[in-house]
Amino acid sequence: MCLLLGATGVGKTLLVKRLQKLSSPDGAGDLGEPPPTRPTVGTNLTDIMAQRKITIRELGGCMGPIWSSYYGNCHSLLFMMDASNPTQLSVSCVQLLGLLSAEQLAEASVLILFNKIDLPCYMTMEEIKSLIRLPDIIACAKQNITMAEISAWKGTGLAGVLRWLQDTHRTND
Ligand SMILES: Nc1nc2c(ncn2[C@@H]2O[C@H](COP(=O)(O)OP(=O)(O)OP(=O)(O)O)[C@@H](O)[C@H]2O)c(=O)[nH]1
Ligand SMILES: [Mg+2]
Repeated sequence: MCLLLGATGVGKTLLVKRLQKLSSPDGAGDLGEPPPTRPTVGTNLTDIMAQRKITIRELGGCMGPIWSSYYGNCHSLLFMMDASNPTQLSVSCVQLLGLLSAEQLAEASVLILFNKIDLPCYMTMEEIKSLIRLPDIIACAKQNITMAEISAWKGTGLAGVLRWLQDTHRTND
């Protein structure tokens, strides 16, 4: 099981829809127009066929206070931030710190996604890293942490996310 977490509106639902399309037999070509999404109230389970079946559980940002009840059985964690939204950065940072220090997630592989890099005023990965002191956070974390800049809207970087999921779930789910 892969958990997909992040503050409300960062783009989690759009990401899973895009990954599902990308991993489908006709997904190798054009991703097409981005499908509409609504705020996720509760949780949203999606199976991705990436060599093997990988189940992604998105938890809506509004579920933040009870995210921890879903930590059991989590093999990998996608944590998403909105790189175009500086006012949400501190919330995301606090969420990330909470996740990385959770005992049940100590063994999980973590991919931090900086989404919405198609928007004109997005913060680069280097800017975000220095703003929230990410290198220090990573140095103190037990998990294996990878980072990527993506646009769920345009499809930028999504093949890399799929590859990470495949590599991470090669032996386990
Ligand atoms: N420009 C741009 N918009 C995006 C991108 N990803 C998502 N969005 C838009 O951001 C809005 C919120 O996206 P959702 O996928 O519903 O966000 P979410 O993280 O699932 O939000 P919750 O379910 O409320 O936690 C939608 O209007 C998306 O179309 C992106 O990469 N670029
Ligand atoms: Mg959602």
